[in-house]
Amino acid sequence: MKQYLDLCQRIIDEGIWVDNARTQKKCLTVINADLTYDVGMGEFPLVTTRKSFYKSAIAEIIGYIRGYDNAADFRKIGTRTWDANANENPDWLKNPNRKGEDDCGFIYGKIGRNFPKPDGGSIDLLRKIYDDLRSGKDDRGEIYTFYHPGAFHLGCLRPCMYSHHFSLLAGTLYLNSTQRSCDVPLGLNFNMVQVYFLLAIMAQITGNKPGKAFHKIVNAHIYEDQLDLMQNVQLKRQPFPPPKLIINPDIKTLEDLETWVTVDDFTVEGYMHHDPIAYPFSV
Ligand SMILES: Nc1nc(=O)c2c([nH]1)NC[C@@H]1CN(c3ccc(C(=O)N[C@@H](CCC(=O)O)C(=O)O)cc3)CN21
Ligand SMILES: O=c1ccn([C@H]2C[C@H](O)[C@@H](COP(=O)(O)O)O2)c(=O)[nH]1
Repeated sequence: MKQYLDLCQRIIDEGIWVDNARTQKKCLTVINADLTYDVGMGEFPLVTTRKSFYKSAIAEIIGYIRGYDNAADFRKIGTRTWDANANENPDWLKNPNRKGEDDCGFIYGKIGRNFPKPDGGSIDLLRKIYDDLRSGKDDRGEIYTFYHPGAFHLGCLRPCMYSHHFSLLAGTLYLNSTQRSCDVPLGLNFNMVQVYFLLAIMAQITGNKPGKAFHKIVNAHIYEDQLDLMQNVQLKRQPFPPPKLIINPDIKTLEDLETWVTVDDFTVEGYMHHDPIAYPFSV
């Protein structure tokens, strides 16, 4: 939590205003931030200076694990985070590749689980990583990536947190996640939960101990219409002690995650938080 608040304060102290053509808003921006979560020690990075809807963040990453490409599927598992990008983004609405209401196109897990090969066919990157890690193997290329510049025109948004690189060292699993662009008040609130979650759940289903997750952010920004709430409301509050994430121990395989698991298999204990803050969302 301190790392998060320090980044918010750093953007306010050192940020530079940058015009963003896509959203037609200005963003106060810094380059490069490194956050670390000790998953083995159970340091769950949930924001306490406002109420965080962590179940929505977990639903979203379960959707990326399942390879979803439709906002209706994301809604069914408990998050509305893709509604606006699927149905209100003007460029996407006029894109001939959009297959109708709620279609997000070739995004995130849809790419990662069907990564196109230049010579035809596709690779399920997550399945390969899972099989390797389960058999104790790390080939120094255990990368779940969603980044495919040749396919950007097929989706509503380029992936923001675009790469998750797993490493296995003496039975302990590590994760390096990279994010190219970060909406710190809204997106990061979820992305921190997702990085922690991904390491914790992959360790559990591959039979390894979780170690640390390293979260690299390149462009970290606060939109102009979020700044006042961040500066004068959220940053004026004192954080509470961190809560714990409890994962249903019956989740044992990738197939479990793909089939019966719901957000209710994940509970947070001891979550003390301040009131919610409704930050504006930019499509
Ligand atoms: N501008 C922007 N920021 C983002 O963080 C973002 C995008 N676009 N587009 C793709 C996804 C969608 N994400 C989202 C979308 C909505 C919320 C949001 O509205 N969060 C609210 C309430 C969540 C709820 O009730 O479930 C929040 O207060 O955190 C968060 C992340 C993250 N990503
Ligand atoms: O997981 C996510 C997804 C998206 N974001 C934010 C970062 C930016 O504010 C927008 C995406 O806009 P681009 O113009 O494609 O950079 O969404 C996030 O923080 N986390």
